[in-house]
Amino acid sequence: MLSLRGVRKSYGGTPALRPVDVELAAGELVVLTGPSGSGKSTLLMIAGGWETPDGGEVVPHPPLPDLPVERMSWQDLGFVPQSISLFEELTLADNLALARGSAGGGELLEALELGHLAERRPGEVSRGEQQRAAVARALVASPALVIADEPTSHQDHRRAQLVLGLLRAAADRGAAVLIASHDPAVVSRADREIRLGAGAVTRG
Ligand SMILES: Nc1ncnc2c1ncn2[C@@H]1O[C@H](COP(=O)(O)OP(=O)(O)OP(=O)(O)O)[C@@H](O)[C@H]1O
Repeated sequence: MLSLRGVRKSYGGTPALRPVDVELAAGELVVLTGPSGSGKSTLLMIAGGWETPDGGEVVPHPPLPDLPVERMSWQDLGFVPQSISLFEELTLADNLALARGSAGGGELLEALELGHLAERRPGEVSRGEQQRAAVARALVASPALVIADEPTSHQDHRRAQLVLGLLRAAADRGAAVLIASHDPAVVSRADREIRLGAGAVTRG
């Protein structure tokens, strides 16, 4: 589903991501771990096609359309950004409808204990509720590839399990799911862990 071979990235000459290989198959949930600054978010942005690596190869199967992140197709790729990034002027239900291309997704909101908040806008719900809505949006169009950046970072233990249960179920239905996380609960539900080293490269 997704192959990254030797991808690396620097910003202003400072390495953000050291060369890394990631192979992600359909039906697999893989977690990226590593210290803060080790390049997890950078790798996810490269995997989603929003950042260009300085070297290495990225092969999504099937190829992702060449669209900026704000115009991405949620049918191809479900994305939970670290910044959450729901449309502020739309209700939670309408955020899902936009991703799905039609109304629906109520059962996902219910499963994430958001059913009673469906008609509220993101600014009218908590950060954790916004994050769960972003997870629902990523899954609502049943994409073949799901990329999630710390999707449990604003959740209590019980809600983290709800989020993980849905991401695990997406993988079990055949999606390829790539998650960056520090959360041991995520690692415990993953099929594999890929650990990134420290971001800085020792020279000399
Ligand atoms: N747009 C950018 N410009 C300059 N430096 C950047 C940029 N994006 C990331 N970096 C740097 O690249 C390194 C890797 O960042 P990244 O966000 O990928 O790490 P991370 O492992 O996701 O960290 P965290 O766990 O704290 O979210 C960091 O040192 C960061 O400061």
